[in-house]
Amino acid sequence: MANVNCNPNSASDTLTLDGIRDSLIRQEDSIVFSLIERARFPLNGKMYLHNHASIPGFSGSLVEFIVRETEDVQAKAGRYENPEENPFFPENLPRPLVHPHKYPKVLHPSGASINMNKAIWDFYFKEFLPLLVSDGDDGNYAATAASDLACLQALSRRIHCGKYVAEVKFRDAPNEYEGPIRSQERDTLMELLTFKAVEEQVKKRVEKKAMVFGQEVTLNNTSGGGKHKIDPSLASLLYDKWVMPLTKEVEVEYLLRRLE
Ligand SMILES: O=C(O)C(=O)C[C@]1(C(=O)O)C=C[C@@H](O)C=C1
Repeated sequence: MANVNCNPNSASDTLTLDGIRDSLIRQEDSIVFSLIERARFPLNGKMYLHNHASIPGFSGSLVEFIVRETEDVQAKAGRYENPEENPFFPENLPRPLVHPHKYPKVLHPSGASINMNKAIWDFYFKEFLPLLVSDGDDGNYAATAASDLACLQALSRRIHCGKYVAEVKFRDAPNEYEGPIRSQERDTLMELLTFKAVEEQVKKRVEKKAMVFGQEVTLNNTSGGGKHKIDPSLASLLYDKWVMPLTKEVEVEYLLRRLE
């Protein structure tokens, strides 16, 4: 079974580019399924309006309230001790109340502070969500926000795996990377870590997954008439315009700090 995680499960596991790519492929399933779940609901736009919900003692949108409260409880349960997990609202999160799991340490310590979640939050709500869902309001705000958070967490996890991709690329070819890291050449690093052919495969595969996972399944031979729960081309657009560019930005940021 392909490893779902980018961080190795044990200290004796070696980090390989193929292993991390397997994890990214498995994570495509989680992302596509989370989009299908979110698309069950209409936009429910009031949830995203500042102070529309008038929650006593809280200033912000209902979705922000739900994400902050959920992250608070998940932090207490140790979610953010995992180096693959990054909170959307890292300020003032509580310490874990549970005995921490010891995750093998493979990343350079300077990479820990890289957090792209502000950019992920912005593109998801402002640009992508309106393309994914229908207009309208069915009042199911809490369930809708929970499914937004599932999408955000799946996207964030995948994009921040760029730290592992960068680490393994550096370990595989330190001589190639050291020069541009020392002279802090972003563009050269971006060129070195880009594999256009791999990106084309990723886009094709996620579109196919959205088609397969989102089809109607019936017990007789009549198919769902070619209807899909989400437009498959949106999965490819999501990866092309946001997921892969942000993953690469994480990789560049990580490499720039790799020799600190
Ligand atoms: O597989 C890699 O080498 C990656 O760096 C990951 C990834 C991606 O985001 O899927 C990003 C950059 C490459 O151009 C290809 C793919």
